[in-house]
Amino acid sequence: MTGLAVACRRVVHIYRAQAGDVVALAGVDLSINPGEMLALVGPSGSGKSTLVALLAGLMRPSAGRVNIGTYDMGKLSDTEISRLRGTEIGVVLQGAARNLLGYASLHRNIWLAQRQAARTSGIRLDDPDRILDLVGLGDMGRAKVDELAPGARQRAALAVGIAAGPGLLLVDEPTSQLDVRGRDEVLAVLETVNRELGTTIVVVTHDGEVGARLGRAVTIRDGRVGAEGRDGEDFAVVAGDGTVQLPPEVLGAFPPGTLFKVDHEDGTVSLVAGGAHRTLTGPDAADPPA
Ligand SMILES: Nc1ncnc2c1ncn2[C@@H]1O[C@H](COP(=O)(O)OP(=O)(O)OP(=O)(O)O)[C@@H](O)[C@H]1O
Repeated sequence: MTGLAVACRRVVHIYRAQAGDVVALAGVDLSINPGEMLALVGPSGSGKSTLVALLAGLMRPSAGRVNIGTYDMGKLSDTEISRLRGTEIGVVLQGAARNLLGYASLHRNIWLAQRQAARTSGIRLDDPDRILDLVGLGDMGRAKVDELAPGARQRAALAVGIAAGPGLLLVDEPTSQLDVRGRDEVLAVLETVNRELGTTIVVVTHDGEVGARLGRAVTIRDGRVGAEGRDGEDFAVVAGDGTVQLPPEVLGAFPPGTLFKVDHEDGTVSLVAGGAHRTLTGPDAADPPA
């Protein structure tokens, strides 16, 4: 399976709670190319996990559209969505243990994760030992999950996430409980999986280093896509309704209520506030290099 594209168009998600409705996503527009790696970053409560849950089909958007490959996630039945999660979409939840049977061997965990795909015609599954090789646990197939160190356990969770050969892998906070070495090993695994299998990978993270290493880091702020970093450069993003959120360091430099003059010349848009002048986008900014 090659990488799946992701397209979110004006995605809104509202939680109906007793204390009142919570607008977790307020119009997210986001496109991810097949085979791309991307980090979702942003403050606590900004909507990252909600967005990933919608991509995984664990919830449906209140409004807007979520497309994964050719699938419109809002229109699929529960059965179709659960088939997708066992085959084309891999999900690794936060906390390795939630993805694994602790008392069972790695081979058994991978077998369980492949079970649904094995029943689906047309899917050729990788050998469990090849999957374990990819996550750096090649000779550990017989080991029980409970015997593994935290870093190895997280990589085992990734092995389970890719066991069915998904085109999209969604990973929630894979490095939050690891030391620097464990984090680097997890990042190396994500890079290997992306390179060898072509899997599209979306990682929710609080760790700026993870965002920087993945090349593309999309900031979610107040339920919207805010700034985006690509290869060390910051970009502002125009949302479907025309709103633009500024990169954090620009926001920090200008207090709320600052008036910007918009200069638009030869395809270059500049925002000018007082004496400060900052060019935010250039002629090809709508599609900056991946
Ligand atoms: N089940 C729920 N019921 C009501 N409100 C919820 C529910 N889940 C999340 N929220 C609210 O939705 C908003 C977005 O939450 P979400 O968990 O998506 O953010 P997040 O960026 O992933 O945060 P964190 O980094 O802390 O996990 C928050 O205001 C949160 O309190």
